[in-house]
Amino acid sequence: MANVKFKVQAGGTVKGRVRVPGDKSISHRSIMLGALAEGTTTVTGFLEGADALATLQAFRDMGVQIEGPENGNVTIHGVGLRGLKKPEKPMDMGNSGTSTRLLAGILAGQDFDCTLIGDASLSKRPMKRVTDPLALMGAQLETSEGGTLPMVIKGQGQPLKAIDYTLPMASAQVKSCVLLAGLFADGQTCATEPAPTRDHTERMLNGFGYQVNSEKLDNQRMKACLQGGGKLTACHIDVPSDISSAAFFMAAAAIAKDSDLVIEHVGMNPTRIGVIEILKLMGADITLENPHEVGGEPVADVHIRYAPLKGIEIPEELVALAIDEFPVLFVVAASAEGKTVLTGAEELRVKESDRIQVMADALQAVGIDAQPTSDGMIINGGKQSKQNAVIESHHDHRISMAMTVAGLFASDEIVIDDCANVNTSFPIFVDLMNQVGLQVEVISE
Ligand SMILES: O=C(O)C1=C[C@@H](OP(=O)(O)O)[C@@H](O)[C@H](O)C1
Ligand SMILES: C=C(OP(=O)(O)O)C(=O)O
Repeated sequence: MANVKFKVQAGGTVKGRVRVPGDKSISHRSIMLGALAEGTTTVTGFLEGADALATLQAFRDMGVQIEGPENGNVTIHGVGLRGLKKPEKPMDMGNSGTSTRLLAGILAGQDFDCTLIGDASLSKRPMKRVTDPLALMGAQLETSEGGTLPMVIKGQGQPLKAIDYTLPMASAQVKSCVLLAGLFADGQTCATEPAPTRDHTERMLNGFGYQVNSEKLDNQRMKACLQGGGKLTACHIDVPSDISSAAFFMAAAAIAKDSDLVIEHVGMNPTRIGVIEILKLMGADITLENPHEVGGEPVADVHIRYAPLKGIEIPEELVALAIDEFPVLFVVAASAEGKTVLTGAEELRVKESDRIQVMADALQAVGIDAQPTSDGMIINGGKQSKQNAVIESHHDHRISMAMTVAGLFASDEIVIDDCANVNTSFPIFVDLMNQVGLQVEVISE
């Protein structure tokens, strides 16, 4: 496969209106829940990126008839909780942690054997976090030594055991895995998380007529419970634009002088808006316009104008609410005046890359004082002082996109190697960035 590089010219101003593609987390779940529902589910605004397409293909492999995607429209002919068929070959999850971990929960409750595989990056990511609770539920799973893919999931002749599980880390993927397995369990399954994480699974199950009860316990902890053996009823899902994709544009307008940008129809789920809170704490000028609701999720247009930014200590309670936005938030911190400190974010080390180490290396390569710590980073904002920087993305779409934004305050052009991965979450990223004022050239070698 060709190596795709991005060559980003230094400087620029960001202006105009954009609409970024559909939310990745909601797109994955629309296919999963639509397939398990009774009746025909229609989806608009579906993200046609490789990760969500891996989920779609997996359900096709299990006999679900799915039309599309075409211009973001997908129609899923649900087969009900008991209607999935044994796939003929291992199912390839590509680069997608969400596909793998959520599907593991669904597959644990089936009566057939199957295998999940993935690309080089996914094959290094920890799966014990899902195989542990699934084993407690009586599922039979095997991973390779070290708890990584491939994962073999054995068929069950009986329902899973319901559990009351306390997650060791704040992870929406683990919570969702447990709740989805709970659909196939004999009683009430609960997942308690140490801090609130994205709640799309809970909201969407409720939207499919499947009751999930969520309550806030003491401190930060959230508990979500459902009863096994019910049924999902098909519905329509209108996927809002992905705030994680919008974040690259928010960051770009926040750091480039004279910028003035509107990002339309962005999902504003309270468990996803940490990036807006953090940018505002740094001094960003952000207003939310035209707030309304689509399909049970709040959305708004995000209007962002350049304002001088300062370094901050990022409140730990915002970490899980902005977990995918840290690569680009590190770039914002690098352009801000003063010191930014992130702590409590060790989860960043087990994403598509080790996002603490890889971003520290990338920022140092352009001359920024960025010091990785075990659970975060310390960045002293300043001028990018190194020329001819060549950045490695380490198979991670968010590194490719974050370092593209870094071009706005670079002293010289930046070349980013290995950028085909942007297709996993944001296939039209370069087109939209060029449309609002960046100068990014795609080189295919
Ligand atoms: O549930 C989801 O859709 C996701 C949860 C998060 O992962 P973790 O649960 O591993 O934090 C996030 O990083 C990922 O991009 C999407
Ligand atoms: C972490 C991410 O995704 P996943 O875990 O689904 O690979 C991401 O998109 O930043």
